[in-house]
Amino acid sequence: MTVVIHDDPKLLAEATAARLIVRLTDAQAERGVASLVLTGGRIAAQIYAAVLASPARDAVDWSRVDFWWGDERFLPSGDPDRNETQARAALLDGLPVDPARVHPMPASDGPLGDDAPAAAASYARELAASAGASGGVVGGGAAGLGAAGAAAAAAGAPGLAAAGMAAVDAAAVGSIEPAGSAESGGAAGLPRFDVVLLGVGEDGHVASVFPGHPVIDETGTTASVHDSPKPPPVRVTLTLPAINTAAEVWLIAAGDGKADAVREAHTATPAALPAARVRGEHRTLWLLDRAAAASLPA
Ligand SMILES: O=C(O)[C@H](O)[C@@H](O)[C@H](O)[C@H](O)COP(=O)(O)O
Repeated sequence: MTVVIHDDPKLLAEATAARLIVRLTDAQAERGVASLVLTGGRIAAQIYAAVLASPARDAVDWSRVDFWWGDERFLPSGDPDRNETQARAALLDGLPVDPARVHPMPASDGPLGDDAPAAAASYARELAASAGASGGVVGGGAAGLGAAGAAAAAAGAPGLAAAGMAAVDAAAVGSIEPAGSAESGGAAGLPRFDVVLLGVGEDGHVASVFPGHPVIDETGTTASVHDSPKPPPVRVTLTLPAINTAAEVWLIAAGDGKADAVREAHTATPAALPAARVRGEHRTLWLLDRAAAASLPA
């Protein structure tokens, strides 16, 4: 794990944009294509704007980048609060992307209707289809089930395990609907992710995985969240195990409101915060401004 501290949010955004352009360029030199998981939030918007403004941006062949989302606010298509809307306006609309390689999470007014679990399951299928196409990371068996389904499998309850649902203790803090379902075959598949971008919340959440919420223990690839402490309440998210298949995970935080979460993520044992529980296969980068890093031990 590496921690990089920049003087202020502007420099953090510009340096992260430069780093991202180089990483995607390198991925394309190695494999011909690159894959990026986008995040939402304020610092993400600044990074996207900095990518667009960078003179080096055309080093990347944007038509050969797959764009995925780490989480989405489950709102109608085009809603300004959707992470997709933000990313399109700040980044994608200004780049020569291949629309077929842009994979937004479903909207609440799409063909699946206002059914967040179905949206999460649908995104899991889209990921799995891409995994098949790209020969990416493919999980199977219990790994494709919800935590409850995996536990049930271990306990010899195949019916429940096959459905990959129920039995998550929704009474704990909130509720989730794991997306591993009989319909998606219960097998998880993920494409290779070169970089997963993650904004870090004041409470230490990443994507829509919130501390103390049962979604933190979900072991499928995607899940829906129905009572998010950060508005809006209904969301779709990649799970921690899905994020942790990425080659590189970049956690990004700016401002003194993030200082406590950043400190706790680096010091608390056992690691409880979602931000403390993500790891890239090859690299985990914390990209901070001075204010967010202010409470880190020297
Ligand atoms: O949908 C969301 O709300 C985001 O994906 C969320 O995980 C965000 O990245 C963090 O909350 C940080 O957001 P800020 O940079 O705005 O603090």
